[in-house]
Amino acid sequence: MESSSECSSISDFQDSTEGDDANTLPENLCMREYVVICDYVATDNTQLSLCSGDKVLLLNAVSQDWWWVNHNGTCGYVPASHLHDALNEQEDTEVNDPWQDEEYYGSYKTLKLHLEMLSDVPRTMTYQNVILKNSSSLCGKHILDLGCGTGIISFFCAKFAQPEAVYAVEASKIAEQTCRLVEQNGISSLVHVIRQQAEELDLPTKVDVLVSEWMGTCLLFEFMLESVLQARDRWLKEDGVMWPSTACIHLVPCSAYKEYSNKVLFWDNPYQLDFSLLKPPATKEFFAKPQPDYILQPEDCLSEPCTLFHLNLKTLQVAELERMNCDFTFLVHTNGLLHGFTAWFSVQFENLEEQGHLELNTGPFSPLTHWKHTLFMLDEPLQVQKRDKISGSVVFERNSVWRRHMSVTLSWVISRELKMQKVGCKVFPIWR
Ligand SMILES: N=C(N)NCC[C@H]1O[C@@H](n2cnc3c(N)ncnc32)[C@H](O)[C@@H]1O
Repeated sequence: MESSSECSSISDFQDSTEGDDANTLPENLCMREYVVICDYVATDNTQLSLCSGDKVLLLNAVSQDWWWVNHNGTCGYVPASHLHDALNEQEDTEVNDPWQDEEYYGSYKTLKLHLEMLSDVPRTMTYQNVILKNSSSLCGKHILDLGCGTGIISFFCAKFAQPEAVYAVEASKIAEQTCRLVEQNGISSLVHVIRQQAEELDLPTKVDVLVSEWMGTCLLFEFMLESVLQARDRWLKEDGVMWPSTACIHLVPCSAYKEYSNKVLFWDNPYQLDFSLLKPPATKEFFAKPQPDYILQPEDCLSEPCTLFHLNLKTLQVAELERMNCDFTFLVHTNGLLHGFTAWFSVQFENLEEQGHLELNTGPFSPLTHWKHTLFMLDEPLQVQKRDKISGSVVFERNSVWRRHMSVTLSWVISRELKMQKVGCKVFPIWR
């Protein structure tokens, strides 16, 4: 059985460094201490397995993503995304907030991201429909709109329902504009804009409904969900409603020939010249991290998608977000090239007035949203054929230092007629 353990082209650098296995020390190296910020399990004999908190000496930053380090006398490669500069550790954690709040809220103080979100019709109309279809249930109720941005959901509540009060909470400077909008539209007796981080919120009463649009790349990036769950525990009545009520992450194996051709095959003969030695670094540069704005065409799916995680937002605990893992099995339904896997999310809103629920699905079979799709590219495409099985697992691991970031580890086995063909594994930081 041929097996190659793929770990984002580390083997591409094996022959380009003096270290030909995990114990040879290359020459002329500058020593600098780093802290391991999340566990790493080696996937081949050139790498080191390390635990969060281990200290290593950086010997050679062979690439942007893989570093050659010494840990207690043993050398090997580790992903740079798992290391943090220990020398500035004290300063960094003092100066750079692990939540990067200044940068994060700074990105929401201008209209750019709010225009993108408001221009997303499937997203915004789903929230409008939720308010519309539940308008009588909202009569006389207290509503918390967490991370309200320009206040669009609060406006829907005021326009289509008669709640007792809407608390529109927004931490970024955009809240100043939201206040003006509420004043100008004559709803300031109903909608109370509070410029505050939800974590420091003080409301006059608990609320009946907690509505929020908190979803990021791969659902979880930004981890605003932690703020939503904390606000739920502090401010939502026991029998209160969470909107969204549930959230799912979906995955499908796919072809992405155009992407692979444009980013890697391109180097075979640009202007009839052989630049093919640039294919390995191109693979590393373009595919070490996922593409968050990919648009997957339905015909590029190699099997039916699967639902990896189904989160109940009334009961989910913050601690569960640290590490989520799931096994998967796909039955390939067409011959083709497996270039990677694509992920997307869906959220469901319980309907208070009739059976069923409303759903916002950001996948390739639904109207396109501003989240688009997230493509995890393998380093090498793999030939698959109808009835092959692609089984494996995915691990979503939250970054233990940079709290808005995470990594996605995909492991796969391709089998044909019960015989294993290809095995692989790749870690994708989002984004640290
Ligand atoms: N991925 C998303 N939907 N991001 C929308 C985030 C919106 O919520 C705001 N926001 C995020 N976290 C918080 C928080 N803990 N408290 C208040 N506002 C927040 C943020 O400023 C932006 O306007």
